[in-house]
Amino acid sequence: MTAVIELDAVSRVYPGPPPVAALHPADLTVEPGQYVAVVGPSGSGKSTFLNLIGLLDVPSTGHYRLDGIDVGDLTENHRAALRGRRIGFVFQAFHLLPHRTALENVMLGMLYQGVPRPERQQRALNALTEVRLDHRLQALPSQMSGGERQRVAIARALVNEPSLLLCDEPTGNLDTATAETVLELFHGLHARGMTLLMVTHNDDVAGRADRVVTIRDGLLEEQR
Ligand SMILES: Nc1ncnc2c1ncn2[C@@H]1O[C@H](COP(=O)(O)OP(=O)(O)OP(=O)(O)O)[C@@H](O)[C@H]1O
Repeated sequence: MTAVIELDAVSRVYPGPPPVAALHPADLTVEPGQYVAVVGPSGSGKSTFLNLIGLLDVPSTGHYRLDGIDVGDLTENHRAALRGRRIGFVFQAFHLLPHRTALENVMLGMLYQGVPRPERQQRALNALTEVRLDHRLQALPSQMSGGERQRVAIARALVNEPSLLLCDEPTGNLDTATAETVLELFHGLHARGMTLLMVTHNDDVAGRADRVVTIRDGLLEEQR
């Protein structure tokens, strides 16, 4: 089976001056269906790592293969297209458009994929059903709770059926009870085979994952 993520001595040095070695050469393989948490203190390199994995940045050295595709060989446009098709992003701050309904926000997740509108609507509806928000299709973000907003953002991330769901502190803006419902949702996605990589400060959140990887001073290490 082809790994979803394969890092082979991938590093990132910001040129500066002075140069900053934000990620030392790192190896990591994530197989389809795995749930991986990435933890580390502030400034340790988590965003650098997430930007590389999310194809928002390119390694300074080494090779990154996503679904077997060496992203170093791609032009920026091809990288963006690959990102749109294969990676779903979930952020701490939801990033929903305020004047669009839940359904429209999720449909916008497919805007650049060339999907005809009726199919976009059906797929958005399916994704919102998966996050149990099919009764809130016409709600605006301002009319929804934090947990509901994050579930819309998760539906938007799922709508292109990505190979990888990349989450950056997805429960950071939620109270404990609401965070729990969102974590249960991730658990359900994992149970149906989704590959998840989640950056978190929260040990309790990391404890839900199959594997925990730490980053300290740019050094990536597997914990379990
Ligand atoms: N564009 C840049 N140019 C130079 N140095 C940078 C740049 N971006 C980040 N850094 C440095 O690289 C190191 C890693 O930063 P990064 O943002 O990846 O950490 P982080 O773990 O995500 O931190 P936080 O949890 O606070 O968001 C830090 O020393 C930071 O100052």
